[in-house]
Amino acid sequence: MGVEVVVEDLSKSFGRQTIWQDVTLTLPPGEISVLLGPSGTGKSVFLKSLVGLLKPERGKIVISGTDICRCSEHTLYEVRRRFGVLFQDGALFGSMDLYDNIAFPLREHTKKSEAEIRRIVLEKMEMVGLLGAEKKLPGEISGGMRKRAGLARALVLDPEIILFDEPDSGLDPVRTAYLNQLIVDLNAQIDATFLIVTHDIGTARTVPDNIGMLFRRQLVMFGPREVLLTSTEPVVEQFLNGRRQGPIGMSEEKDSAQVAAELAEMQAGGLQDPGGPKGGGGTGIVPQIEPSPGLPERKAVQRRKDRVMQILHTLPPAAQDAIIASLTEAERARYGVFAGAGVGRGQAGSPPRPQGPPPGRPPSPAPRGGQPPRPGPQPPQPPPVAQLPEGGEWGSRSGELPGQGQGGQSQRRPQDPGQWFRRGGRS
Ligand SMILES: Nc1ncnc2c1ncn2[C@@H]1O[C@H](COP(=O)(O)OP(=O)(O)OP(=O)(O)O)[C@@H](O)[C@H]1O
Repeated sequence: MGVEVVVEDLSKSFGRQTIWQDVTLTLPPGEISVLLGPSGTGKSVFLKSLVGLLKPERGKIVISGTDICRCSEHTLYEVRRRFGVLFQDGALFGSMDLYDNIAFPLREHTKKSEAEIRRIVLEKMEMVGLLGAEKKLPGEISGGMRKRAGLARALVLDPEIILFDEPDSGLDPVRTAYLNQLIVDLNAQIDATFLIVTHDIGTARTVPDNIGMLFRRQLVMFGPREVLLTSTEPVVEQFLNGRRQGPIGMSEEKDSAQVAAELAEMQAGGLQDPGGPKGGGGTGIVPQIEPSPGLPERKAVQRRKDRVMQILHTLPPAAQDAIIASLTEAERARYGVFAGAGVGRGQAGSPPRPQGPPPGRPPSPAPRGGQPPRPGPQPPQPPPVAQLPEGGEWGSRSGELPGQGQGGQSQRRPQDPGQWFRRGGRS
């Protein structure tokens, strides 16, 4: 299973140019997260920092207890082997055929026999739909196939974390849709932690469990997809709708008077933006892509439900509503949120508010940098121990997440659940 990646107060500059500062977030194990942001906001720099190719000046990146900003070169090398990275162009060697390209990390980093290498290479090529293309050179295949080959190569060392740098760049919408399905299918099969940097709004709306956004050297938000997809934060709304009106300008930012005037005019219905974002925009919840028929369910889905229900009370109302509405009746009962039991906002059809915690159970802490808890009914708590899938209660001595008990690798959960939802920065 994938590992958790904990980023704390991370800051990166080049000389006097601050790229971003005080970035704090946690990539939950096995979940798919997307990082958005206007061009030049440092998304690629963030990916390179995660994999230890760039050294941030301040802060921590903790993976299985190791802070890779402070560890030895040898330890960093070991941690890096746990990553797979899909670079924008696949980063293939032009003179090698696809088979040799994909076999390269195995030949470089392991002592496996050629027979074993062959078995692994063909297995990964089959996973990405490239079986039969072993002898092709990168220059002889389409951009989509090159990305698939790059992905197969990223998979050969069985990574626990996979970073995707704009996997959809240069692809047409149909190829992008296939690649997005492939990403979800791979996650279902290997349960690794995925982080995708993209500009494609369709990808951002349909693939991830979590979305983050960088803007003006800050992480504006990071949290469950429902938070950003229902957000009224101007910069998030503008980006997800691909509009010209809003805080994001041609050269990154606009002056605040212009932003205010545009937003006022838009609210009055005066401004039209005939263009549309790549990948189709719009806010609101759209269904997440599910694994293809015949594949296992994504294990992260249940873990995420348990996790998100624990922080539900820290999320904005619209996100709470969307999350509760996505639960089945049985799940609502399990998590202690019942139809008609909450106060709601008095609107017909509005989803129920969560009920209070079971007696004796204190509410979870509010997130650092997050919104204050909503007044009124108390948040739901994780299911009683007897109902947890396995692995014990939150905060138990084992420190494991529900569902990660026996068999799986033990993962520390973040000490601060608020790192799973951050709202900060300026917009
Ligand atoms: N090695 C480096 N040395 C100096 N500056 C760098 C270096 N790498 C990146 N930068 C600068 O960091 C800033 C952020 O770059 P980055 O490529 O991470 O942005 P991005 O958000 O990924 O952009 P895009 O969406 O266009 O790919 C840019 O101003 C870039 O010039």
